[in-house]
Amino acid sequence: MDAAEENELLAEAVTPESGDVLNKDEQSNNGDPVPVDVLNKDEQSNNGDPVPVDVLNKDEQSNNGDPVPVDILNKDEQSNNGDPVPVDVLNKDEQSNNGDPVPVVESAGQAQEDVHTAHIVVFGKDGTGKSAFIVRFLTKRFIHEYDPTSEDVYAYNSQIDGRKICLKIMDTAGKVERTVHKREEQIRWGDGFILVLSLASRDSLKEVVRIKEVIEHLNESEKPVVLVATKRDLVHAREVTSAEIQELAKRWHCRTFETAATEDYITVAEPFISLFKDIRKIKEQKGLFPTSFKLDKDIVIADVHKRYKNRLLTQ
Ligand SMILES: Nc1nc2c(ncn2[C@@H]2O[C@H](COP(=O)(O)OP(=O)(O)OP(=O)(O)O)[C@@H](O)[C@H]2O)c(=O)[nH]1
Repeated sequence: MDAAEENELLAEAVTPESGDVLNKDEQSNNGDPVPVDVLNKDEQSNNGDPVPVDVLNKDEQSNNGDPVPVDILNKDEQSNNGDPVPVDVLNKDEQSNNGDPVPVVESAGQAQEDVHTAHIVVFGKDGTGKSAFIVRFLTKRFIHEYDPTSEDVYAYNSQIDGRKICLKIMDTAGKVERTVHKREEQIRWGDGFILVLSLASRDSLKEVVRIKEVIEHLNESEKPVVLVATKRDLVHAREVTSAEIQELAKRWHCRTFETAATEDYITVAEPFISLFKDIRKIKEQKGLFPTSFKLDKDIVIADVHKRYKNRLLTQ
């Protein structure tokens, strides 16, 4: 892609479009779904109406110059009084014939057909920045999170390449509850893994090696992995070199990304999308896509805004 095309893409990226979303719980009189903004039942406006959530993507470029098919734009930020406001995520690749974005179906708690569902588990030593990385992806905002995670599963609904997707993202404990049995359960649950290390911690590099060994020991190496190195911004505290990370990636035949949840959104989103595509390839080969899904007790984006209400920092 040349510089002119790149500029054009970036110009498009700052003018997100709005999109309608179908909610199956909202039915017209003739039984068809009513095209409204995605309704998130957990988010209620003051008058009790559901708060709309739009989801769109745009194109971007990855570090190696390849187009990144998805980017997630969150047009809305926090309202002046600090309350969460609707989240918009646009998919520019998905256009209806008249140019409008294609609706995304989101229906909490109900079985849903024709959705590509993928379970992504995020592993890494405590304090590497897993929660900050995940919340950055979901909300485009950085959190200063000091509370250790036990285990959370987030649901992220969007569209990629013309298909509805639901990513279920598990944030694991770096330290607490890290029993062998727990880790095995998490590995079995996952369709693919994001192994997170901190560029400012050699120990975190050793930890991802250990986790990869457990994955292999459980004969789950067929499941794709991406290696993510966080805290790129802490240049003076750096303890791991890019060459070491590349070496691991070569050994594991996986992609690697260096990022900082404090400063960058694109390099945070890339690993999720890249991993999803690897998972999709494998599942399609096995005839496992599309799938139905349930949100169960997953945390949806609106819940993330609620939970981190006072800790979501504006970029
Ligand atoms: N400078 C910098 N700090 C970060 C970055 N990502 C996370 N942090 C900080 O690192 C600390 C740990 O982040 P968490 O997201 O809680 O780490 P975690 O891996 O989820 O930790 P556990 O839940 O204990 O496993 C927090 O103080 C974050 O603010 C980053 O990219 N740059």
